[in-house]
Amino acid sequence: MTMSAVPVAVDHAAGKSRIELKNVSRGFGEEWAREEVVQNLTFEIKPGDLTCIVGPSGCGKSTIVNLVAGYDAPESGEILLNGQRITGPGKDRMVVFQETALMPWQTTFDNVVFGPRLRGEGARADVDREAHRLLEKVGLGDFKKKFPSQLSGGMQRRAELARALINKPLLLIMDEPFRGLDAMSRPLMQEFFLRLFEENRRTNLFVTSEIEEAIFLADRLVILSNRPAQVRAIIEIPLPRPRQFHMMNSPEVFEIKRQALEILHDEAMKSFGGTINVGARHAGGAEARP
Ligand SMILES: Nc1ncnc2c1ncn2[C@@H]1O[C@H](COP(=O)(O)OP(=O)(O)OP(=O)(O)O)[C@@H](O)[C@H]1O
Repeated sequence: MTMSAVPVAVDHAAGKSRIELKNVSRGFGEEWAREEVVQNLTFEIKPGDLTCIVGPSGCGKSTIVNLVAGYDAPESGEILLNGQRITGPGKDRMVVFQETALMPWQTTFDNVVFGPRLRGEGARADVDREAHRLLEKVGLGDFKKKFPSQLSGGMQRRAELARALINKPLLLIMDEPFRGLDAMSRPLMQEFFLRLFEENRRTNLFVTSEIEEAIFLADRLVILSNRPAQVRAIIEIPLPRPRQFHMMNSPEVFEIKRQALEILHDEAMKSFGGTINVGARHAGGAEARP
């Protein structure tokens, strides 16, 4: 899968936004059965960075996505976008989920133009032109009139990307977007998405449970604890861009993977009430490709 050489539209929003989570906490349930899910979470997403959140299953990653997207609100603490408190959803933050959110009764093209048309934004011809450009860009130029059910899993994710990008969001939020793709499609999508990101460095919050995917994509990893989610470690990824798969074979990647797996394993074991140190073994046995 190669990315088509469609010109980059001027997008002044890309790469200029900073997100700050300050002592964010969120729990659920009545007092007698209360569950703290996110607790005093503090970290920053720098402008133009791809920040990956990694954490044990069920630790609260999607809860964080909902808070940053504004679908939910913190009980205490605050989330700032370029210094402004986030108080609800907005088209400045677009989310791509693991399940397809494409409307099955609309063509790929109509799905992409849906948001701007609904809001009555821009001249219709301009919106249509941008949708055509984005669909070419994500390699779906020949699939504009197809319905979502006629697209493969990877194509659906690319259509979702186009649907998010037409809004020129300040922040693109991706919640395990490649989960469920087959073993062939997933690395292709990772590479495809990287090229898209590296073109204009739109600030990105990416959630994944795959450590190799996180290292391959990210500028920094935010590693979370077991529930309630707190920051256990922040690891900078020193790999140059554009990223290539062969970079994943370097000793420094091996060391990052070992550190991250050790922390994740420790955290995951807390829910089982024990610890066994297998982080290093996992890192050694992992495939070279994410
Ligand atoms: N609206 C809600 N009401 C009650 N409990 C909730 C709500 N949203 C999330 N939770 C609880 O918060 C916890 C964390 O869920 P969340 O989906 O954020 O974790 P996750 O890390 O994304 O999980 P996974 O790795 O399985 O995708 C779960 O125990 C879930 O039941």
